[in-house]
Amino acid sequence: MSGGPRIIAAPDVYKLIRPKDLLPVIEKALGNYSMGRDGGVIQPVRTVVPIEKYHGFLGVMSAFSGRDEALAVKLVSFYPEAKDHPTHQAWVMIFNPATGNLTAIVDGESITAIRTGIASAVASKHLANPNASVLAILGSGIQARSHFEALSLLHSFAEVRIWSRTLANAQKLATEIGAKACSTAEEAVRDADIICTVTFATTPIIQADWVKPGAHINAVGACRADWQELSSQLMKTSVVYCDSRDACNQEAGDVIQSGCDIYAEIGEVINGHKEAFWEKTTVFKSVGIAIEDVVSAKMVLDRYVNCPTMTNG
Ligand SMILES: NC(=O)C1=CN([C@@H]2O[C@H](COP(=O)(O)OP(=O)(O)OC[C@H]3O[C@@H](n4cnc5c(N)ncnc54)[C@H](O)[C@@H]3O)[C@@H](O)[C@H]2O)C=CC1
Ligand SMILES: O=C([O-])C1=[NH+]CCC1
Repeated sequence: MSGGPRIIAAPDVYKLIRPKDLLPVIEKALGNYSMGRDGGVIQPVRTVVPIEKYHGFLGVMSAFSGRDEALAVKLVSFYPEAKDHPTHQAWVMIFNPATGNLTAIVDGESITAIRTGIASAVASKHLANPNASVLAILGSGIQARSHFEALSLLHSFAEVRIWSRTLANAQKLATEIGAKACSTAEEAVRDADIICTVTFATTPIIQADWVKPGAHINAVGACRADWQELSSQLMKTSVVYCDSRDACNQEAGDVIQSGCDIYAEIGEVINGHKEAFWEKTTVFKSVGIAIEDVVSAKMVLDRYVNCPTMTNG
């Protein structure tokens, strides 16, 4: 290829990735990751630069998948207090693993939105009651939407509940997706079969005694060692799964502050090496790992180069 890397912006990412197609790809990638050397994934824990002066963070997330022949790095900034721009901004740089050439730069905001919901859907596929009928989403931002879409691939929910700090935001999302807005987190969570926490909360927003025994929780926010979304008691009384032990032991306040044990990486369940206790209360603690971005960006690029209307024939 000549002329430098292709630049693929968000609208094209949304046209090229269908969440349904990404689900088995992310599932396989999480399995490969948890196979250690045999899975062919090289992925250091991300580097996060705190920018205290502006209350923001810059993450550098890189990985290589030998099985996918895919090498990429995502640069992601997250500014929880952002008001006039998105809280997360990201780009994924794809390299040719054989030569080191930079082949494409893909919008990472869209990839982050889609792949995170899909990773939770993969976890829910293994860990939630297959007859789950009530979904509770805490938060009303980008991930709240993407989690609704991703989990709807698995279940036709009889009831979807949204809670957000600002009731009007919960009502807006609820109207958009045909859900019910709740005025307290407890009201949203009680009797729910699947719960997704997708907020920037730094102290627990869910207490253990609100959660129905056997519920499955995707705990997606709280990616700093001193942030929590779930109470320590909830973490300690649930069976805890995660995307990456190394990452969660370093970054996940829900794990670190509670001192809970991580039973398994979700990849170990996918690989059949650890049990899926779906009849017990389970937590999937997700901080987000680079291999998810690598395989998602590869899917975008592969489809882009095979799409005549995008490459002008
Ligand atoms: N595990 C993963 O792979 C990923 C995790 N995330 C995390 O997911 C969370 C949500 O991300 P987005 O939806 O993209 O952000 P967003 O900015 O679109 O939405 C954030 C939501 O959190 C709520 N919120 C903010 N502070 C809060 C507080 N103190 N208590 C309760 N709610 C609060 C906001 O009202 C909003 O509903 C963030 O923590 C983010 O860092 C984001 C991307 C990937
Ligand atoms: O995986 C990811 O991209 C992120 N996790 C938390 C903030 C961004």
